[in-house]
Amino acid sequence: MNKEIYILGVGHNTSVYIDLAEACGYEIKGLYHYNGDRTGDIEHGYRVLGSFDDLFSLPSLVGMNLALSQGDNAIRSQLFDKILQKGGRVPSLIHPTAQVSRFAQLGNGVVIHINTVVHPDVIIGDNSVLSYNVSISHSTTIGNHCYIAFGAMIGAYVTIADFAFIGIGANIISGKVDTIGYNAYVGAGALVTHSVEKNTVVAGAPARIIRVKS
Ligand SMILES: CC(=O)SCCNC(=O)CCNC(=O)[C@H](O)C(C)(C)COP(=O)(O)OP(=O)(O)OC[C@H]1O[C@@H](n2cnc3c(N)ncnc32)[C@H](O)[C@@H]1OP(=O)(O)O
Repeated sequence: MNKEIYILGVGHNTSVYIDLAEACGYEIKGLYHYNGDRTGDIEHGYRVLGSFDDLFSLPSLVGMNLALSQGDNAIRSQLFDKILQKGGRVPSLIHPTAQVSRFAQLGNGVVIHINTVVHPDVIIGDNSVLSYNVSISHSTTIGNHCYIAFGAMIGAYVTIADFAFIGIGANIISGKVDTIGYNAYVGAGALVTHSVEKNTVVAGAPARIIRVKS
């Protein structure tokens, strides 16, 4: 199996992905930045090879592993699709300290950081990120292109729809919450006791609607 990888995104999160890729046994061949400003720079020991345009101008990405270190869910989804269209691969990166049940089902390009726990019968869609110290209880489903920030705790039998964002330390209660809707946004520290509609931002304990995205 090819264990060489390139990391997309040069910024505050890059070192986290360097750590993660190294911990997963990958040899990092270089970085790409969203524009050409950083080309040639050395970031945490790795060279910035060019811009995203440079990368996507290559005739093909066949045989290349690429990791997405930055961007919100929408940007990560666009990059993910472009990589696949050009024949590249976004491998799942699961930190060795994460505890992922053998009964969990993971899509492509799933990222699971340090000390996160994924219980049995959890389903995680493509290109979703679970930050560190996240807990996902059994039988919960997480869609595609979601982001679960560090310290969040998601109860059992919850469905988190595509593009949802769960903030730092949010707590989603089993038995009270069925669904976190498409592109919904749960604020840091929220205690979520009801399902959240699509495109809706909630925060607080108990969580209340702050606004609906246009
Ligand atoms: C590796 C990483 O760092 S991953 C990064 C993860 N990031 C996060 O978890 C951040 C999540 N984002 C938040 O919690 C944000 O504060 C949001 C989305 C809930 C709200 O952001 P905004 O829409 O910009 O709202 P804004 O900051 O203007 O606040 C609006 C009101 O809600 C309150 N509020 C904002 N966030 C929260 C929160 N998390 N919990 C409770 N109340 C909140 C504010 O105090 C303010 O109240 P006021 O009108 O009485 O003063």
